Amino acid sequence: MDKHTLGSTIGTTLDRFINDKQGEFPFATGELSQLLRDIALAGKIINREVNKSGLLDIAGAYGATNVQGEEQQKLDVIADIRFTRALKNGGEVCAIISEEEDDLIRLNSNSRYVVAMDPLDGSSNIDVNVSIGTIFSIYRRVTPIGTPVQMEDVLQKGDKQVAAGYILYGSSTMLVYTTGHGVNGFTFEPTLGEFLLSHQNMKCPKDGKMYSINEGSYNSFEPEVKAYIEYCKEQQYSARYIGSLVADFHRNLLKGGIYIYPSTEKAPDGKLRLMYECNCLAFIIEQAGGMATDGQRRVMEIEPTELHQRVPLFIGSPDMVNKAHAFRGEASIVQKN
Ligand SMILES: O=P(O)(O)OC[C@H]1O[C@](O)(COP(=O)(O)O)[C@@H](O)[C@@H]1O
Ligand SMILES: [Mg+2]
Ligand SMILES: [Mg+2]
Repeated sequence: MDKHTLGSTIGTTLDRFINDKQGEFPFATGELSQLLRDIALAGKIINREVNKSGLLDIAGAYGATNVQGEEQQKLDVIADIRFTRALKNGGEVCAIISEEEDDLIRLNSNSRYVVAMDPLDGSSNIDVNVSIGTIFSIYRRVTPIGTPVQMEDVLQKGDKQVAAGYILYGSSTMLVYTTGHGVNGFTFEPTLGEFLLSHQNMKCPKDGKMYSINEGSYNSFEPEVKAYIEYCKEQQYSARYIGSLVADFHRNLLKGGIYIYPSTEKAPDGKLRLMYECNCLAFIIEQAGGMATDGQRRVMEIEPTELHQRVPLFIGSPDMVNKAHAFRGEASIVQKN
């Protein structure tokens, strides 16, 4: 690749990339493009807050619990407010499902898109300066524009997503997303204030040597999951568990690996939420050649019934997910893409 070509791909601004991609869709209206820009803007605002999250006015608990019964951190609430405001001002969104809100946030009923979001993922890591993130999914409503948003607009299967992504606030800040045409990653350049294309057409390695699971709950795992963990140890795979889903997922996407949050006696459906954690990352991993299941079927085939429902998650390199399935006596799942 000569230096001229290098200039026009890697390093391209997110804005320019979105414009170029929009050109590929003859019937594009520009609404989804604008929504992606609104999400990137919210990401920059939250990034600024995250960078100073050690300071008193941002650190620590907010003093309330969310619908999951989890203690909210101040940054959970700040991220929720900032994201909702950016999407509201952007005007492309008719409703939001947020981890931090019990009910649906209804916005502009004249708009076409529904957003499901985990404003701040990895909350337990905020105050200890470990990578955290934001996760989002975008759906097109199914009822006519201009009419009140219905549950059928928001409780759609993962296969109906038109876009999904995450923002990782780590040693660098990255936005990684898909619109169903591959996965691309953009690194935030603070002096320019721009997300620049740094990871083009990302592909998840078919196999890996890293496994991510919170073994602290080992005793309450199903025997099949225990058996797979023992297999990983026999293979001398590396155990890596950051405790921020986005960060563990991102590492496995780049290097190969598997992340498992299984069902446990205490949490038969696991911990992670279908609409704004599992579906989003499932869309990305499948677009990158990987797999995401609940231990039996593809996550994106699951018919959602509640805004905050939980599902077990097995996600990452296809050979590793299929191996975990084999221990469960489950048939291998053929990749969709
Ligand atoms: O402490 P545990 O039980 O291992 O759970 C860690 C998991 O929970 C989460 O923190 C849940 O997400 P939130 O922080 O958005 O609630 C994931 O990021 C992470 O992978
Ligand atoms: Mg989360
Ligand atoms: Mg969260």
